[in-house]
Amino acid sequence: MILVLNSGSSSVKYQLIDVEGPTRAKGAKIERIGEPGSDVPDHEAALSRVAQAVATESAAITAIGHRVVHGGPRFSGPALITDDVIKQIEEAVPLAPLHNPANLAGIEWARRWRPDVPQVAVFDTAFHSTIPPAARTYAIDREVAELYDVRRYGFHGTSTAYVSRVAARLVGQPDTANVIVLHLGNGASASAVAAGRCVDTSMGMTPLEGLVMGTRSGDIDPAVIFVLIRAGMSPDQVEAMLFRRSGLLGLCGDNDMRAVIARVEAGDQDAVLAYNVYCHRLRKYIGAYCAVLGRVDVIAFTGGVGENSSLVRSTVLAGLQPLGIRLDPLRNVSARGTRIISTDDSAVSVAVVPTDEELEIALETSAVVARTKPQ
Ligand SMILES: Nc1ncnc2c1ncn2[C@@H]1O[C@H](COP(=O)(O)OP(=O)(O)O)[C@@H](O)[C@H]1O
Ligand SMILES: CC(=O)OP(=O)(O)O
Ligand SMILES: [Mg+2]
Repeated sequence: MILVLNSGSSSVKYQLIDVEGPTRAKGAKIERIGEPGSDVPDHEAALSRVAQAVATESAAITAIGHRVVHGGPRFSGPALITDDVIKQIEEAVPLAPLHNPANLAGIEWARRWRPDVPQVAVFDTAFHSTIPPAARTYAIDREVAELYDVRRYGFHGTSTAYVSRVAARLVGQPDTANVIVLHLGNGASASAVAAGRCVDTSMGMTPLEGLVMGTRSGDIDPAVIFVLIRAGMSPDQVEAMLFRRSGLLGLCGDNDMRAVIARVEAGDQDAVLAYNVYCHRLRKYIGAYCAVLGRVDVIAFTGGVGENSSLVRSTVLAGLQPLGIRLDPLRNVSARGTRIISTDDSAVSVAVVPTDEELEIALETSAVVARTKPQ
């Protein structure tokens, strides 16, 4: 049995998965870590709860798989965790300040808790390692870029790999489908996947670029940063603003899309602007990735917003009939689970695919352990 740990900035998710089935023995999400009024003060406390929850199955755990958001320049696949791997993850902390410290807390805790079992890091960046130079290169001074490994890495790769595979199967083209994956959760990203290989993604060197997110700005003119620094803000203040107090939260004071939509429905103008900026950006990336892929077979929505908000899906795809995209209004609101929500005559299928990062991490973990076992 594999224990999967997704130790995030404000939550710890865990699942105990038997990859043979695959079956799930148990799992939960421990939320609001460190928030005012929460009874989970820190990651240590959340992780002790995981240990308690899996106490009866503890002896059956053969490996622990960890979600790690930024792998830095070296990893194009999952890695058995060693001191050196931990060092690489630490070096990438400045590039994923909301995520890597929490991921490391989970790894360090698990190594103390079960030093006897192998631990595997599954990187969000890995699936994007196939993105070609034209899409991953920033048009800046090459020497500077090489010296500091400045390039597009991309994130949500574990989710995007899983969702693009399921969507390709769903439209009957498991090996050949061109897929646009829209992962819309707390973080949000769009990716273009051609026949199983990622060819472009909206997040960049850090998980700040691209779409509007719960608390992150997504794309802005980089010169805005210098204007703010010259106006008296420190680099740390600007960074904290862009990562933690921007996006939906910065525009209307709420980062939870459910709250934003409730306010939109009540006619709140700040929420309307936040919602419109979010949807406009998303629509723009869909158009861009139609152009990047040339032919699109399926657009797949996933993540908390993508899976649950029929309103966001219909707003974003409205008016895209000229691109061959026709949403079926009834299918969009009615069904649950993995499903097609476009009309039968839509040239491009539209799908909802609930993501399963934990299953993907369990499968990768078990493959790494099998590979590294002494023969
Ligand atoms: N029914 C819904 N309508 C709109 N947004 C939703 C709905 N359910 C969940 N969400 C949004 O999903 C987001 C969380 O996404 P999720 O993928 O679960 O997060 P995480 O990134 O922590 O895995 C929140 O912003 C929440 O508002
Ligand atoms: C990389 C990233 O943004 O992850 P999350 O959506 O979990 O914050
Ligand atoms: Mg997520």
